[in-house]
Amino acid sequence: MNFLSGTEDISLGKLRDTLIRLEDTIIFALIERAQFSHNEPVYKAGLYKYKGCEDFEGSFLEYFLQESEKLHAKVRRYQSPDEYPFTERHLLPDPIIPALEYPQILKPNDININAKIMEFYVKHIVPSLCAMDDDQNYGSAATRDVTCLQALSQRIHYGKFVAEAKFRDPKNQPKYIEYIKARDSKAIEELLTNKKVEEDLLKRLKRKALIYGQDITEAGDFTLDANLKINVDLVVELYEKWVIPLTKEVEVAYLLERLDN
Ligand SMILES: O=C(O)C(=O)C[C@]1(C(=O)O)C=C[C@@H](O)C=C1
Repeated sequence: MNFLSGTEDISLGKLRDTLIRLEDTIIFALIERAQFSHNEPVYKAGLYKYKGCEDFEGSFLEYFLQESEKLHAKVRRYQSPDEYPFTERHLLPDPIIPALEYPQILKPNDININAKIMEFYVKHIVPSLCAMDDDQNYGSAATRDVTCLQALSQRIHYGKFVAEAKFRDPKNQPKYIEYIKARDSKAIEELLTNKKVEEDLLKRLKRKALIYGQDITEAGDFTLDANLKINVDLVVELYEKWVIPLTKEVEVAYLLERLDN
């Protein structure tokens, strides 16, 4: 979302449009990663000593992600209200260009569940998405991983904006306030859940993965079902098991803090 347009619209409809667009981003990022093997050493902690960074104890992916985020921080990526770094903020440099004035849409909060995103991505997504092999393309794999992780993180943390929009709806606000005061996470989650939206999303996602995963020839033929570039069921499972539940977790966490300041 362009937060600098001066006409920021955080209606639920607009936010859902952004979530739909991010489906494309995530599917294409996964297709890019799927062309390389699993490459297990990329995820093994302590395998390498990085020149100039000998104390770093994480995996090659974590090293690459941290160094990428340092560069991105310099161009003020993490000042944008919808961008959350995996690296602890105190390890990131200040921007080298002047700060921007963002509208204050969200209540101030420190919610960041990137550690969970990293865990399910490395443990469950990469091994199911890629051939369980080692093709030595560690740099290529890690660059694609960074793109996938950043897209997933942005999508999941968008839950904060969705929660804010839901809280602002005068129809439901009294209920939210009641449940927040009672610290009733379950009731908050039930109130913000929209099963129909979730079902429609999963159907759309499956169709998209099926279409985007095909080779499209200049003659206009589709190669339906033959050599799909991505496991369609895995994309659906990714959303069903992790993306939607974690978005809701962010929404609930944000709402629990909504009345604090
Ligand atoms: O669109 C919403 O209302 C959201 O809260 C987002 C989302 C999702 O993650 O896609 C999460 C919870 C709802 O049940 C439906 C969809």
